[in-house]
Amino acid sequence: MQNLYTKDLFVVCAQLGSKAKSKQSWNTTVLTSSFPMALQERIRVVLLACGSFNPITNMHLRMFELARDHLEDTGRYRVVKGIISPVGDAYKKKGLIESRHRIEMARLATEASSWISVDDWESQQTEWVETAKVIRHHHAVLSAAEDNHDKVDTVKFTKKRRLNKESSSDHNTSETLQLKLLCGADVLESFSVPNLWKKEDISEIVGRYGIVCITRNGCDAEKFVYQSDALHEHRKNIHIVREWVTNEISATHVRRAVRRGQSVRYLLPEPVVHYIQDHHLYSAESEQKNADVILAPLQRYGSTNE
Ligand SMILES: Nc1ncnc2c1ncn2[C@@H]1O[C@H](COP(=O)(O)OP(=O)(O)OP(=O)(O)O)[C@@H](O)[C@H]1O
Ligand SMILES: NC(=O)c1ccc[n+]([C@@H]2O[C@H](COP(=O)(O)O)[C@@H](O)[C@H]2O)c1
Ligand SMILES: [Zn+2]
Repeated sequence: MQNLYTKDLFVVCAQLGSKAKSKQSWNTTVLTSSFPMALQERIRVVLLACGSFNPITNMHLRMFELARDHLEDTGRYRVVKGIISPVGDAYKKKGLIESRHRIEMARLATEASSWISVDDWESQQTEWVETAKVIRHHHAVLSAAEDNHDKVDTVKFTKKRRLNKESSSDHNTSETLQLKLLCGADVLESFSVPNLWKKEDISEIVGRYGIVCITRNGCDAEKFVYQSDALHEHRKNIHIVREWVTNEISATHVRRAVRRGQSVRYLLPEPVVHYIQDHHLYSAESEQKNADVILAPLQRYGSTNE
């Protein structure tokens, strides 16, 4: 309801703006003060999805499209880029095949997208990297790119950005480019698993950057946010996207079907189906990989409550 209202306001506002220009009969004070800042400049957003992508499925790609529609419907954001960051092999999840294959499949899957790409920085690290660190890395890369752009920017634009930065102390609202973590509701719910996430990492992710969470059958993301003090505090930074056309494709299901010799066509992008066949991926043997190893975050933070 609120989204529609904001969107309607946006349309009406644009119409009013053009009438005002042509007829000179509108009160410009009303036009500039009563309509959202978003009209002048929407906040640009980059979405970052971290996960195993073992293998990448159509639902992983749908997540990006759903999140972009949702954010842009608010009238406040413009989603400019999507990044897929497959986890490194040191994550030690059961059945996790080598990252070079997962990266290659993700690359094939995103070839047709004009805005989603794959980044292998995380998977190239020798140790498993906390998600907060991965976000920090991408934030630094994006900020450096923005700064370079500033140099070639017009003076007017640079000044405006500087003013924006100076006029607010809140990290998120002062930035015209934001990086947000994109995930499914199961990842959000995993925040409460003992020894899996550090409290300060969760606060940093939701407080400093923000999350876009796609609902998944069996997970009640809204209730989870309501019940967690840490998440509730930053609820404005948590965008829950309801997937009405529920789609329970999971990589686990895909791996199971492949090792049983069943078809996985139309669950994955066609080039990914061929890649799996050509490289004989996902056997009973590969599913046993890391079976007797503790997941990296549990190892790092202690496995007493496992
Ligand atoms: N069907 C889905 N609906 C919503 N989110 C999804 C769905 N499938 C995957 N995701 C999200 O995609 C991201 C990457 O997930 P991941 O690589 O674990 O895929 P998965 O299908 O859950 O795999 P697995 O079955 O191996 O756990 C996570 O944030 C996860 O929540
Ligand atoms: N403490 C942390 O930062 C933490 C803990 C567990 C999982 N994760 C990340 O969440 C993602 C989960 O992926 P899976 O759902 O495939 O296990 C991975 O990218 C993993 O690195 C991060
Ligand atoms: Zn998963």
